[in-house]
Amino acid sequence: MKIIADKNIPFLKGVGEAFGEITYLSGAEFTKESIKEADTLIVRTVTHFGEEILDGSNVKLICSATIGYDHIDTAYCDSHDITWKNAPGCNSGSVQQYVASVLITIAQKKGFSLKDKTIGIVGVGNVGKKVAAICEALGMRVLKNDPPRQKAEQNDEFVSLETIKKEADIITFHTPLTKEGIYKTLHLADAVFFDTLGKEPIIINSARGGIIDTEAIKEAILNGKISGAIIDCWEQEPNIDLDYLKLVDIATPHIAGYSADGKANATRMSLESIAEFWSLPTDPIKKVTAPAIENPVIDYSLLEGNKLEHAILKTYNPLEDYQRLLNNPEQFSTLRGSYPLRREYLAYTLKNVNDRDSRMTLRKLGFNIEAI
Ligand SMILES: NC(=O)c1ccc[n+]([C@@H]2O[C@H](COP(=O)([O-])OP(=O)(O)OC[C@H]3O[C@@H](n4cnc5c(N)ncnc54)[C@H](O)[C@@H]3O)[C@@H](O)[C@H]2O)c1
Ligand SMILES: O=C(O)[C@H](O)[C@H](O)COP(=O)(O)O
Repeated sequence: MKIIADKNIPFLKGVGEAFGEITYLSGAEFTKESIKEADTLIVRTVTHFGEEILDGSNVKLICSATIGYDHIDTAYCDSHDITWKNAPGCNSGSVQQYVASVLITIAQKKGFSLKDKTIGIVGVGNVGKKVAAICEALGMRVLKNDPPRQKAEQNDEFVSLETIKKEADIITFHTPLTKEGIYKTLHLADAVFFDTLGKEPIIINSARGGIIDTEAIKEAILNGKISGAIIDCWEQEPNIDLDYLKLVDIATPHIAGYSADGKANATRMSLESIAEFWSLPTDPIKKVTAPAIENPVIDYSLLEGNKLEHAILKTYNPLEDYQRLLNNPEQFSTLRGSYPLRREYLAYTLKNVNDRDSRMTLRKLGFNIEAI
């Protein structure tokens, strides 16, 4: 079997070869010509897969080593007998870690306590659920908005977007990017959205750039309709709007999902999809693992102030990513391609956690707790 894979998919080289003959290309090198003989593609979000590239090809299976699949023309694939797979939930823990760390950082910067704040979560799927859990652990009041789930589940877990706009001090988006239908999210946060906010919330976008209208949010920042912005996903990536970059409080190059754990999960899930589709053994997939970090033990008793917040920041400090992007905004893609090792909570062991409630909370978040 001929496989073509994006060369920036971590932990694939040396394992994927067990499933077929693999050629590695950069995102830009995926062209109609280069992929036409392939049976299977393993891809990322940086390349669009529709008629323009798939027409006349041999491709039977596309696996995206990502949660999002707005870069795949699913209607075209479905009508041309091309099976497509994403990796649902693969890096949801990574985005949870990102959102927790940016919340703690912005609270420190602006001098408020998260415990006094209400957060509105728009889109409560794999990522939104984990974000809700960590915000509750941080003591925040959490409002959830998810009209498709509300309709399907018919319970009172959810509130309207209007309620979030009225009551939330922070609004974070976790929906897919959809361009049509009643639940369309393209420019969900547009000029009208910003003009009709009840408070002056901080906005977080670690979902997809197109969910927020760039011109509208720039105007909202400049006119004080919102009191801050934390942006990981941008319209027109990698050529992001540099004026927008300068206006936001924390800016990162679409790396919320870039923990090594998330990347390993994505690679594993893509290979599982290949094994299932082509009826191949799954044994080699066990080799896909995230590397260990150098200092995985944190002494909880030595952390000062809010220990939970400090433990979270020890695993991921977003200001390093922010500084790298500020220094080199034109290197957006390179910064993503050479992302440093980041591990999620499960790679860390906390010692000297003396009270029972903290032990329970930290364990729920995934940390290992050393016995006392
Ligand atoms: N920045 C990153 O690195 C990164 C990493 C992972 C995921 N993502 C993005 O995060 C988003 C969420 O991922 P996920 O895994 O949670 O997806 P998911 O499909 O599990 O959940 C999305 C939720 O959004 C809800 N939804 C759909 N339309 C909505 C609307 N109009 N209003 C409110 N809710 C709506 C759905 O019902 C669903 O529950 C996706 O856009 C994904 O591409 C980004
Ligand atoms: O959809 C996802 O999983 C995330 O946006 C992910 O971070 C994208 O990863 P990339 O396409 O850059 O490999």
